[in-house]
Amino acid sequence: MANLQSIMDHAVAVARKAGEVVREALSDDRKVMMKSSAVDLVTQTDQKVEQLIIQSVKEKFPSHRFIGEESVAAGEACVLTDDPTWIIDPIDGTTNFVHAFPFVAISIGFAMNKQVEVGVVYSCLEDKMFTARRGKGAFCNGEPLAVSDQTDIQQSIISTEFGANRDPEAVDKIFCSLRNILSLPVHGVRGAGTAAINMCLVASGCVEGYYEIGVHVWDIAAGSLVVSEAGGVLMDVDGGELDLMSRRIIAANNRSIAERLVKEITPFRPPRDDSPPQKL
Ligand SMILES: O=P([O-])([O-])O[C@@H]1[C@H](O)[C@H](O)[C@@H](O)[C@H](O)[C@H]1O
Ligand SMILES: [Mg+2]
Ligand SMILES: [Mg+2]
Repeated sequence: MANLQSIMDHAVAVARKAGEVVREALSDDRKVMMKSSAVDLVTQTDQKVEQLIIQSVKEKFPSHRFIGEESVAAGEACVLTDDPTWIIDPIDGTTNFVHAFPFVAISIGFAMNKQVEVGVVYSCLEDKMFTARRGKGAFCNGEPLAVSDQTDIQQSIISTEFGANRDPEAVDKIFCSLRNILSLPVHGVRGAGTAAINMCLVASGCVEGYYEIGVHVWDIAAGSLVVSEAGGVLMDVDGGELDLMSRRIIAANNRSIAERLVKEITPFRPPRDDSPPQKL
């Protein structure tokens, strides 16, 4: 049985180390490469940070498995089994990082029996360490977090992202949802440029709801536990149960805001994270 406190301690320590690497790299030349499209970016720092995290975890927990964004991009399988698994986004907000837009996170989730047990999101340019353990609350730099108690969506801030999908049909649906929500009206729509930080903003009580279609399991694994441990709710954009591999999420302060968002979102289904790779 894995000792969850030692896993949490290790995740925090390695996230901090990773944050230093990211901060240092901000002052260097950032060589940008493309992944699935011209707007899906990756840098050598993403790859270096993922290796740093995986190596350090392997030394301490040699039997654990990994799902890492850049390892999956390099061809590793993206499968969540019942085994202890670290789910890693080395830089969440790579586009922000490339432009020095100041919200960049290291996201580390730890799951057993397909359930996230530990979540660590380090917003490394703000130096905010968000942590959560299942059943033990959510914290930022050691201070307890609680979601907003707002139940009226018209008095709310909603955050979302456009993601990297530029398929015209998907873009139309994304704008349709955005138009509906903006016109409710809500107080405002925001987007930090990182799924993990958007979720931590929900957990912190300054954003009532975050939704996105197109995220990946490494974007949301850690943040989802931070939200639920801060008292929030998670669901699929159609109101069903959250499926970490489905690339769709609503994370909200409470059920009434989440269900109101469901009514306004035009859903679509990107290929699942655990779907077999397409043959060319
Ligand atoms: O690629 P990355 O910067 O790790 O992660 C992305 C960011 O979280 C972005 O805000 C969100 O819109 C995308 O869906 C994510 O994939
Ligand atoms: Mg990400
Ligand atoms: Mg990333």
